[in-house]
Amino acid sequence: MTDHEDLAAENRALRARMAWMLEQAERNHDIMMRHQAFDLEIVAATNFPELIGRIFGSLPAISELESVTLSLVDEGDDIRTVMEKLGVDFAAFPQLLFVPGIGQLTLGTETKPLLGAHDAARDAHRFPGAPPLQSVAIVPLLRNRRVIGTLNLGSADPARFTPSLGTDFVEHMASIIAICLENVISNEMLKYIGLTDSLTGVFNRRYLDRRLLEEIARARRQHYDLSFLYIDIDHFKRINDTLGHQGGDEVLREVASRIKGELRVSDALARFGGEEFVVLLIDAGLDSAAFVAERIRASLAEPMIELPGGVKVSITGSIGVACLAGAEGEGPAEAAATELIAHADEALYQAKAGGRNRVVRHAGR
Ligand SMILES: Nc1nc2c(ncn2[C@@H]2O[C@H](COP(=O)(O)OP(=O)(O)OP(=O)(O)O)[C@@H](O)[C@H]2O)c(=O)[nH]1
Repeated sequence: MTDHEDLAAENRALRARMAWMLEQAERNHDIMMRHQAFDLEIVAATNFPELIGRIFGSLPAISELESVTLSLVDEGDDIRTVMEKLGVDFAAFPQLLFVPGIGQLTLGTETKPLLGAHDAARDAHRFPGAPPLQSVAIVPLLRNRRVIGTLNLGSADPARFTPSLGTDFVEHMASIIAICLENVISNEMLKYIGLTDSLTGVFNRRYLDRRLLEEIARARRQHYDLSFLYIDIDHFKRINDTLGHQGGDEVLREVASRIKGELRVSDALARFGGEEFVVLLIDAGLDSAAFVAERIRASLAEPMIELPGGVKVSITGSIGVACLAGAEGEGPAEAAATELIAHADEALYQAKAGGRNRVVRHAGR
């Protein structure tokens, strides 16, 4: 081979190498851009389901992974309970897993990612329903050096995650996810606190007023009935006078729980203040609402309530029932809401006047 031919071969090899490097650089750039877009997408999520939906919706595709799941530490089931109360449908996110404590993450106190071959005994529970996986990365989600969960990445490629691989990239990804998670979870918790009654744990008036407007709009669109129960404990002042305010508070908690026991999950129970509770019954006409009200009345009146310290007390409640028939669809929802509440209040007044411990239906317009 002549010098000239040597040079030409070397040149070709160099060009091929350059082309390959360029291709790699472009690919890396592309991956970086996709991840940057992902970061922006999740940072902009304003609530829990939106964030979770974006993580599971985008991450497997942009990272080219067969499975992405999250394990979240949820001591005392607080996160789950609050999210469920706020209407989050966990069935939509089978990749979201809750564990009762850090111990169940099987990372021990380790705060570094674990990369390597998929180990069915160790990893199966982290990747429910995933296709066969060959390698995994279990990346701790850290907030203020506290492990709040793990980001679990599963690949069908055995070379994708190996113990010798650098972890900067996955750690960066996990840190952004952890910040976003903590942020939306505390926002949702605040939202929950603002919408619930701290004494009884049921919704408060602010929630019910808002929900009522939404439900009226929906009931009008879909032509179904909405009913409203106004419940007031009889002679509650006497209960407070004999048992003290704390005893009265216990009774209120028990009342909330008994009313709740008679309702469907779609119904909304709120404490309107003092010893007044209201219930919004979805898709229930006057007859079914009066039937539910009668069940609530009976449940309040029946067995005695045993308070801490062994004191027993019996109570009764009066209930006013009003209905907004589905076809009634004129005017602003606010006016319809005010009228519905006023009708239930009038019926409650009649129940009190008629001797208490009874259900009275509002006669209609
Ligand atoms: N323990 C406790 N008592 C409360 C709370 N909010 C209001 N109350 C009391 O509830 C009582 C309400 O009394 P009233 O509105 O006069 O009515 P009542 O004694 O229930 O009599 P009727 O409704 O006419 O049967 C008052 O004694 C209030 O102090 C609370 O959060 N905790």
